[in-house]
Amino acid sequence: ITSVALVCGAGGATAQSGLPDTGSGSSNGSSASTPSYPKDDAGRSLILRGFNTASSAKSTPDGMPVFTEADLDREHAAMGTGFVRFLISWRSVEPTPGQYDQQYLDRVEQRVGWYAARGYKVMLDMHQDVYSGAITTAGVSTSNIGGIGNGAPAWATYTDGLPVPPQGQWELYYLDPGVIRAFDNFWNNTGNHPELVEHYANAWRAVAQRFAHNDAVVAYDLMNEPFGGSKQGRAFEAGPLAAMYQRTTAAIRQADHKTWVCVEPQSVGVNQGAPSALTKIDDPRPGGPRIAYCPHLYPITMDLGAGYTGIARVITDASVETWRAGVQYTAGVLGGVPIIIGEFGLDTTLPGARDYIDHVYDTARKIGAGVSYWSSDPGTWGPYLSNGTPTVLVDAVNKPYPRAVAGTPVDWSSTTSQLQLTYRPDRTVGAPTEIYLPRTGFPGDVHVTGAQVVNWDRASRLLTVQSPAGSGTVTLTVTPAA
Ligand SMILES: CN(C)c1ccc(C(=O)NC[C@H]2N[C@H](CO)[C@@H](O)[C@@H]2O)cc1
Repeated sequence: ITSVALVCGAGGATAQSGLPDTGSGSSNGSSASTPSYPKDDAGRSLILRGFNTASSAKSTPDGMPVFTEADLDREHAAMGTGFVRFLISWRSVEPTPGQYDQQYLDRVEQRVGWYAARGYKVMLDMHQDVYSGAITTAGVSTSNIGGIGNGAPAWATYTDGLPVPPQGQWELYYLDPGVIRAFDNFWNNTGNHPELVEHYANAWRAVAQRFAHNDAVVAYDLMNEPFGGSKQGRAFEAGPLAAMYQRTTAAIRQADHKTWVCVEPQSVGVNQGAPSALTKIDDPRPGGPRIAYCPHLYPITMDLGAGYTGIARVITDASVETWRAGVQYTAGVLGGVPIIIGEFGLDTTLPGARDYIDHVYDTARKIGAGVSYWSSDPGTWGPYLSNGTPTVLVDAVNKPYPRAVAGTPVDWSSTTSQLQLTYRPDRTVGAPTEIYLPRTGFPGDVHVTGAQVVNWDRASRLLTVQSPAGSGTVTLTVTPAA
């Protein structure tokens, strides 16, 4: 290991900012030219890279994903992830009104422990799709699982007897009258169920009471892909959605002042690049807000299976650029908050899939966003097929990246065998900056300029470095030792 400390004085070399102006002025310390980041308990800026784990949790009786500790070891060894968007469900948290299932939360806490033992950070995602697993084409079941959707418990599912005709594609169930009514009752668009959002907020408070002091849990994603029923766009996002977020944030803060509260826009249109009308959510926590913006990215061209080549690639790139601008705008509206891309994904066998994946991760890097890929489930969308064969995703994800920075990242970039990071050190942070380096590009010792090496753990692939004394920005570069 060799390291040469290059001290940048106050007027030291100005780091080129590879990040576009987010236009996000903010109340929480991020400047217009650099994004803000979630922090770990040591105060380090977190650059989150991981998977959604897992879709299988939507329908299991115990609410757990079909995912073992050995699966996590395989993921960690192969890709160096350090983050998970872990799916939980309202039907599991509150199976009967006002009764919270502590055995379910025990199971969640056990899985969180798997991740914590490997240095991961966890976002808990209160997942729903098409509202509830109690919705069937024959009416509302007493069972919380096995129906069309997932998420809400049967007791909170009111279709008011409206029809739910069979659909050839699951997405089209959102347009069925019974499904729209179930959402309209949840949001109290009907005026008949003001109690449901109250229950939802209190269910989140029960989760927060369990994880308020768990250092691995850094974020709560309040609702997956919200759908407004008969209210769409601004009428929904600036109305009942923002109101639920505000109510739920207040309930969480009664139990937990630490964890970031993540808010998503409506999925319809915004997943594909349309602007969101979400309005600012106030966070009463002492010490300043900890709100994050957690959009999903699914360009229509990719969903239509066009692949990422030719004109489809050109259209997709335009969609991603429009999506990026809209995401940075809304993050600014929310107060210059951190961005975590809660989902993006595709069929990895499509032509150009690897290039698309690289493009999304590069876009996330430029805007300082965390990423959780959809999803870790076996199959052509995920990192492994059902028989364990790796897809192109494994190599695409397994890249050098800074995981935790003792200051504010200004710019970073990496290739297979080099990582460069420019950041403004925060001298109040006692923990070192942590960088993941895959074996492929770094088979042996490393050479570091711009910082002092604290440790290079070739088993965990983690390099920790201390920034040199002095003020201003620091640029460090890591390459394999000659
Ligand atoms: C009509 N509506 C409201 C709709 C349609 C399609 C999606 C979707 O594909 N979402 C992308 C992925 N996200 C979920 C899990 O959160 C996955 O099942 C989808 O593939 C969402 C909403």
